[in-house]
Amino acid sequence: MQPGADVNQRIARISAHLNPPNLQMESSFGLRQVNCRAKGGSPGFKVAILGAAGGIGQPLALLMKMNPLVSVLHLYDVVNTPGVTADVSHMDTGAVVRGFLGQQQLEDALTGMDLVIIPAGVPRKPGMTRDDLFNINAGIVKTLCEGIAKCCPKAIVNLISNPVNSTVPIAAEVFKKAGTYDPKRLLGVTMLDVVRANTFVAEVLGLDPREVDVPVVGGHAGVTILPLLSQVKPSCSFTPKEIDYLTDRIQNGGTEVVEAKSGAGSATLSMAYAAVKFADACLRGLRGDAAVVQCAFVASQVTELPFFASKVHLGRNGVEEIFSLGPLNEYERAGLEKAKKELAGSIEKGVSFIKK
Ligand SMILES: NC(=O)c1ccc[n+]([C@@H]2O[C@H](COP(=O)([O-])OP(=O)(O)OC[C@H]3O[C@@H](n4cnc5c(N)ncnc54)[C@H](O)[C@@H]3O)[C@@H](O)[C@H]2O)c1
Ligand SMILES: O=C(O)C[C@H](O)C(=O)O
Repeated sequence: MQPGADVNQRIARISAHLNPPNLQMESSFGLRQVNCRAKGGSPGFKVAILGAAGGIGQPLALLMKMNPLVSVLHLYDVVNTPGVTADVSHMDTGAVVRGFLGQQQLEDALTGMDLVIIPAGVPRKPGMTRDDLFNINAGIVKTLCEGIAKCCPKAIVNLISNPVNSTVPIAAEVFKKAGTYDPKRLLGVTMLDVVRANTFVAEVLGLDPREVDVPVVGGHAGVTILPLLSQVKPSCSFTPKEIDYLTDRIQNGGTEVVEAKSGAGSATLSMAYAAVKFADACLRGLRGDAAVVQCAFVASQVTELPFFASKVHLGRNGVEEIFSLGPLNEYERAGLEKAKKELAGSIEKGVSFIKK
C-alpha cells in the first residue's frame, strides 16, 4: 500500500459519515429533508408524551429517549416542540423522535401509540392546592383523552396532570363516553409519592433508598397520600415521632418543592424521574415481564371508592391485578378514613365535570 493511502481512505470514510447520502431528520416539522436511507431505531414500543415541552415534559422526553424499550417517541405540546424535538433527537440512542405542535397535530401524535404519558397542564404556585388547578387542567385532560379515544384507544395512559384524584375520573368518563374505556389501561401516576417515601424513610433508617420499598396508597394530594409505614421493606419499626414526621413529609413533599421554587412551578425533575420509572414498569409489563408491581391510582374495588391508589401488577393488558391494602395499624386506619373522605369529593368532582 502507498504511504498515505491509509490516511486518504480514513478521510474518505469520515467525509462519507459527515455527509451521508441519505439521511432524514426524523421530525414532522420538516426541519431538513436529506433523502432517507434508513429509519433507524430499534424494535420496541411507541410512546407519546403530551405536554412534552414543559417542566416535566422536557426531562421526561430526555429520559424516555434513553429507554431501550422505546422505539418511537412522539413529543406533543401546544408550544415549543420543534426545539425540544430537535434537541432530544440528536441523542444517539435507539428511539426515533418526532415532534407535533398544536391541536391540529394531536391525532398524528397519538396514532399507533402503545403508551401515552400526560404531563400537560398548569402547575401549582405557593399557597395553591392541587384542586386549584382543576378549572384549567380538567379541560386540557378532556381534550387530550378525546384524542386518545379516537386515535389509540388501546394505549396504556399514564396520567400525571393534577389534580390526579380528579383528572383520572375525568379521563375514565371521556373514554366511557367514547365507548373505549378499559379500566386496566388508565393509570394515575402516584410514583413520585413512592419515590419520596423511599427517600425520606431511607434517610431516617440510614439506608440506601434503592433498598427501601414503601407502599403509598390512597390518592395524590395531602391527606389522601397515605404511606403504609408498617409495611416498609426491609422490615423495620419507627417511633411515634418518626411516624408523624415521615407521614407529614411524604404528604407534603409536593408543597415542599412548590415553596422552595417560590412561584417557578412544582416538582419537575424528580417527577420526570418518577414518571420514567413508572412508564418503564408499564412497558416491561406490556413486554410480558413477570412480577412487575408498582403503586398507581386506578379504578379499584380495594375500598368502596371507584378509584384508589394501591399496589398493582402490570402486565400485557395494563393493570392485571390490584393488591389489597394488607394489614393496617390503628394510625393507618385513621389516615385511611381521612383519605377516603377527601378522595370521594375529588372523584365526584371529576366525574361530574364530564357528566354535567
Ligand atoms: N402526578 C404527579 O405526581 C405530579 C408531579 C408534578 C407535577 N404534576 C402536574 O403535572 C402538570 C405539569 O407540570 P409542569 O411542571 O410540567 O408544568 P409546565 O407548565 O412546566 O408544563 C406543562 C406543559 O403543558 C403544556 N400544555 C398546556 N396545555 C396543553 C394542551 N392542551 N395540550 C398539550 N400540552 C399542553 C404547556 O404548554 C407546557 O409545556 C401540572 O398539572 C402539575 O401539577 C403532577
Ligand atoms: O405538588 C404539586 O403540585 C406537584 C405534584 O403533585 C407533586 O407532588 O410534586
